[in-house]
Amino acid sequence: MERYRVAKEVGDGTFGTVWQAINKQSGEVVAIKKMKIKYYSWEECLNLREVKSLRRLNHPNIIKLKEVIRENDTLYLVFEYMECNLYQLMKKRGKPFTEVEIRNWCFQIFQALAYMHQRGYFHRDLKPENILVTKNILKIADFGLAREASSKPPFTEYVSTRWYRAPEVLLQSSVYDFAVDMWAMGAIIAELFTLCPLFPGSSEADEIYKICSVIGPPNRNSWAKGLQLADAIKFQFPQLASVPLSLLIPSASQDAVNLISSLCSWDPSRRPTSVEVLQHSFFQPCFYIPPSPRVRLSVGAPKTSPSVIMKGVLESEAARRYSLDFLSNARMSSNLSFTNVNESSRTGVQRNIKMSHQENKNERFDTNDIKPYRHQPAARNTPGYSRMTCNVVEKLAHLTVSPNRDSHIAGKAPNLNLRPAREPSQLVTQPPALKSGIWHGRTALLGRPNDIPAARCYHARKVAG
Ligand SMILES: Nc1ncnc2c1ncn2[C@@H]1O[C@H](COP(=O)(O)OP(=O)(O)OP(=O)(O)O)[C@@H](O)[C@H]1O
Repeated sequence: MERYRVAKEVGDGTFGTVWQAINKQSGEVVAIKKMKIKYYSWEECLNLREVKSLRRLNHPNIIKLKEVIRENDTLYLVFEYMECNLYQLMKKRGKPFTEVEIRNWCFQIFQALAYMHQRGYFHRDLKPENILVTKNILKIADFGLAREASSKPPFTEYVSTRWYRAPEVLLQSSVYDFAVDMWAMGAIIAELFTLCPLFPGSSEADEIYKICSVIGPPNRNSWAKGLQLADAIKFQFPQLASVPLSLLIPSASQDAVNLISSLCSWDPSRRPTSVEVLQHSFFQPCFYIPPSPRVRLSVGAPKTSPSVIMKGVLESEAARRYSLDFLSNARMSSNLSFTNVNESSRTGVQRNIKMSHQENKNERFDTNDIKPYRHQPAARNTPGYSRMTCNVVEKLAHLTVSPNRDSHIAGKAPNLNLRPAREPSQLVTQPPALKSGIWHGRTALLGRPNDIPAARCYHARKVAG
């Protein structure tokens, strides 16, 4: 760790404190996550979900893990540095984002999701705080809950931050899959438009209440399995009328509303996959250029990472075709390098660390927890903003409906009704085994220090559990 000079704290999560630091030798700016619990062996470190998954994932829109350092039983994860997270971006925003911005950002995230889902990983904790931003480049971070789809259910842990938690997880299904990430993305896209969380539940039961108040309760047709899950825990869905998403998100186009609506389908099997989403008409203006083999395999960092350009640049129908072949064909590069250093002396008593990530997310399902709405609409960026009181349903009363917008009379957009086969693909290249104290990731794929602006002040928000 003496190779780094710590500059300032940029984040404090459940599992680690994140610092901006500078590599004394190269001048490179990095983010160092100091884990809050002790690690008494390398095995424990390498078994961490965050380490295991990130060592295998190499995508321009997934945060790069550069090094793993264990010193005096403290574990440090060294990442490429990003300017801020999506929540901070929304919070400081004075006016709504444009649909073009939202489209561009979400396209990047769905590309990353398509990449990882195809490789058999799902994130399970997507939320604005876990999407990092530098300039117009977005990267998914915090793989602490990431799971390999090939790992065996039942998944008994509570996962993900409540406001973005999929109904099947809320209803304690022991089996779930990539579709939990798609639900979270529906909620995140809506929030990008309104700057307010779509389902800001104050407990798990209240979370379902909030969902019902937007999309209405499920029925035998829309999600028979959900009724069974609810029965099993003796939960009754509140019988609330749905509200057309186009009313809740008046600034969104019908394409955007349709996409959000399909992502926020009760039934996980009716949510589109990330690959299908990339082909949704909302993303029609986007053009995907797969990274060239040279960029993917070489040590040179692409100067502008996301491979998205807008339609104006390449207008032709042929050019608009998505190059998604890479999803099935790409082979991860394994240009990982390893440095032999002496492992720090083992100190302290050996103990078992359960990485169930449960500590803060172990809430009980209690219908008494349902909180009646308080009518206190507030934009995310207003002073004294509290996300608990900021809700698009509450804001409905304040909507000015434009008579010109089709979406206002369209009612609830139909679901895409896509029923994808969610076959996790084989994991590709195994990273080489760790030899000793420090693991170096793909260092050369990082941006130059000059490209990295100073971190913004971190404003934590806890809605887990
Ligand atoms: N690579 C990075 N560059 C800049 N800031 C970062 C980076 N990684 C994390 N952060 C900041 O630190 C915060 C916490 O990081 P992270 O989510 O990885 O920690 P955590 O302990 O796993 O959090 P959680 O409570 O969500 O599980 C992020 O929301 C982000 O603001």
